[in-house]
Amino acid sequence: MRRELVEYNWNEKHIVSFDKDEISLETKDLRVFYGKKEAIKGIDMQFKKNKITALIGPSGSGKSTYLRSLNRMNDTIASAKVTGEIWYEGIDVNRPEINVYEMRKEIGMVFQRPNPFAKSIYRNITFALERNGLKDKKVLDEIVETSLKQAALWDQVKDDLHKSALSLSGGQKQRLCIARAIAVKPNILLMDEPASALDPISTVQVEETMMALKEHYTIIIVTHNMQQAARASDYTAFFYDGDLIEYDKTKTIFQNATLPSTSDYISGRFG
Ligand SMILES: Nc1ncnc2c1ncn2[C@@H]1O[C@H](COP(=O)(O)OP(=O)(O)OP(=O)(O)O)[C@@H](O)[C@H]1O
Repeated sequence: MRRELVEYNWNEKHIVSFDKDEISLETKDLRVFYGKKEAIKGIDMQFKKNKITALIGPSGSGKSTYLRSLNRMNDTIASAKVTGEIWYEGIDVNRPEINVYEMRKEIGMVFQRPNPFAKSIYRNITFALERNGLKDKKVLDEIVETSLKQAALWDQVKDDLHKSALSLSGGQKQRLCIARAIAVKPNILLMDEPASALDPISTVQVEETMMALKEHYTIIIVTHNMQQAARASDYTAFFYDGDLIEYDKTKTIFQNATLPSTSDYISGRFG
């Protein structure tokens, strides 16, 4: 049996903040309850524009729950209740009056397992746009090309756009899902372990895609992979037991964390 030899002071926090005009998204006192269980315990956190922020922490610390609440994905879970504020472009998008469908065009999500539609590569990208009434073939063609280029997939599929998306490799499917998410021109991309189902080469390709995308988007990613957080993100946030413990530049977190719990977690001493 492993004994807990070290006791951390979990009340001690170290959390960066940014100037108002640098912030793309901010939560205030965000709490998520599953029935009576409080899974997220009042998180105040700001995300910097055009940066990649990685959420790390032990299994069950609430990373996915927090990420999913940022574009109201927890609304679909009957037992989940989310309180607090989520500020985006001067609007609290956690208010009941918010049109969640429209909000998700601004704050998009890429899931852990690549989940393209059983349609052609082209229609995976145009499907939502056509549903919104966009019919002009020339405009659709342009969006398909731009989105696939931004997702670093264009060169591999440009001659096969009408082939089934299901025939792509795992890494290509995930980049198609990224292209599909950016086709509606969001400002923020939420990614829940987008590379965990991929082989090492595809993982690096998805990371490179993310790094290129931050020129246009703010990216928030949940990852279990410490090397991935260290390689691909600008800021890293350490979660523990539903709380944000330490949040700083990735370099600082990995080389010179303020709190012993953060550096011990990163070096694999617990969790
Ligand atoms: N749909 C749900 N219903 C009830 N409890 C849930 C649900 N989803 C998550 N939880 C609980 O909320 C807590 C946080 O879970 P969450 O999945 O957000 O953590 P995580 O840090 O993302 O974990 P992992 O790294 O294993 O994915 C856990 O105790 C989990 O059991």
